[in-house]
Amino acid sequence: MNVSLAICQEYTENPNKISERMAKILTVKASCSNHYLTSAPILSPSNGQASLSKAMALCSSFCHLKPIHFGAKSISCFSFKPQFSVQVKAFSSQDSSSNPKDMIPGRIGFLGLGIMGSPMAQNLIKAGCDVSVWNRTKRKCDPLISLGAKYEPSPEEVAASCDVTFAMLADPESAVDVACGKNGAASGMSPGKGYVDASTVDGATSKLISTKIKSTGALFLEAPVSGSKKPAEDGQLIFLTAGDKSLYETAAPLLDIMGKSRFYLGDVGNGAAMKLVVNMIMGSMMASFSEGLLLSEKVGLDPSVLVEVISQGAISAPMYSMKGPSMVRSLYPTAFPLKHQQKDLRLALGLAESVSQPTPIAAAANELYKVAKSCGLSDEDFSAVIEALKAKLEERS
Ligand SMILES: NC(=O)C1=CN([C@@H]2O[C@H](COP(=O)(O)OP(=O)(O)OC[C@H]3O[C@@H](n4cnc5c(N)ncnc54)[C@H](OP(=O)(O)O)[C@@H]3O)[C@@H](O)[C@H]2O)C=CC1
Ligand SMILES: O=CC(=O)O
Repeated sequence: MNVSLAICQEYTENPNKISERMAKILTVKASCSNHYLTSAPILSPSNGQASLSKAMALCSSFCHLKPIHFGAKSISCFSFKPQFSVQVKAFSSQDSSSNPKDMIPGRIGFLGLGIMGSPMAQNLIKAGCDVSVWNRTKRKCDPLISLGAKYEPSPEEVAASCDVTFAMLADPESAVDVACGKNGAASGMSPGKGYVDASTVDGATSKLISTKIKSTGALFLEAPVSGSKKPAEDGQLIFLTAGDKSLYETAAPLLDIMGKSRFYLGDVGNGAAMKLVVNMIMGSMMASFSEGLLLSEKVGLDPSVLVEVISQGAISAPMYSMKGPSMVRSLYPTAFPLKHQQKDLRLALGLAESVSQPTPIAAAANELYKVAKSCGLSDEDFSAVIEALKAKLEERS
């Protein structure tokens, strides 16, 4: 397979071998510092083409290289141990262009600069993309404007001035409002443009937005993400896309800047459904983890030790290791707002209802998140759901 290879590194010492724009994209993905890895033998000066096997052989000659994941199509990730790690991205020749720099669409719009939207847009800007932004609360645009983004006063004006516009909004209501409302993005759409909605919504909402966008002749892709604040900052999101395949292909280099992997799932609604199923599981896991932490404490165990025990066994999950230590200290710094987790459970239960699938565990978890919301915890991290259990205990005593 012929591939165009991108070596992610802090420094590109041979700028004539990799375009300046490409080097910026690579830098975003860099996870090594102060280490130089030559790219010269891999990338040919003319068009960056090389064979994958040649690249792998070359990479193996650098220290102790371990392929961690080798996607047949698009992403290869290698770990250089012990000092540093580097990602090697391989853009398959099946992608729309053999030259990665030509694959970046012209002007990019971004609507919705909350916990997720801000770092996602920031990564696009840092990668050298020409980005225009809009957010309901205008001051959240300021840090991005200072990084080089242009500001437009409405979603319509962003869409009108951009080739591909992304949206990352709170919920179905805001996603519809921003896409289809007065001065919404659809009013600025026309043939040749694309709208990529990364908000977590239900399939019916996504289809409604798709219909409105496509009625203008533009293309639509739903692209909710798995991964929270830190993965958004690190460009490590997982995109769950569905809709127009040609827009998926056009947007792929942008998704690769913001994420570590992408799935194309077919018709609009499938990306939304996948995201809701994942978050339904996540919400139940967190509720169950909360019960375990409190139970362990009640029977005289140290909940920190429980977190450690879990981390070493078959039920280990990054979520428990990341959130557990702060939950033990009753701290819930917001990465994924609790109100969004409850929204996702509510939407997942609706999805289950639509196909008569029993989901008693998720239904019980949803009730707990509702209690947490009524305790004023909506804007805390979703791990604050444990406080709802504490509140229930207090009620009983
Ligand atoms: N945080 C996370 O870990 C993850 C979140 N998600 C999903 O991504 C989406 C965004 O999440 P996140 O960034 O955390 O959420 P935030 O609450 O931080 O941001 C929500 C964004 O939506 C905007 N918004 C809300 N209501 C309206 C409205 N009526 N009209 C216009 N804009 C509106 C907000 O604008 P304003 O600034 O004016 O309030 C803000 O830009 C959600 O669907 C969430 O479920 C997905 C994966 C992970
Ligand atoms: O939707 C939240 C996430 O972490 O994914």
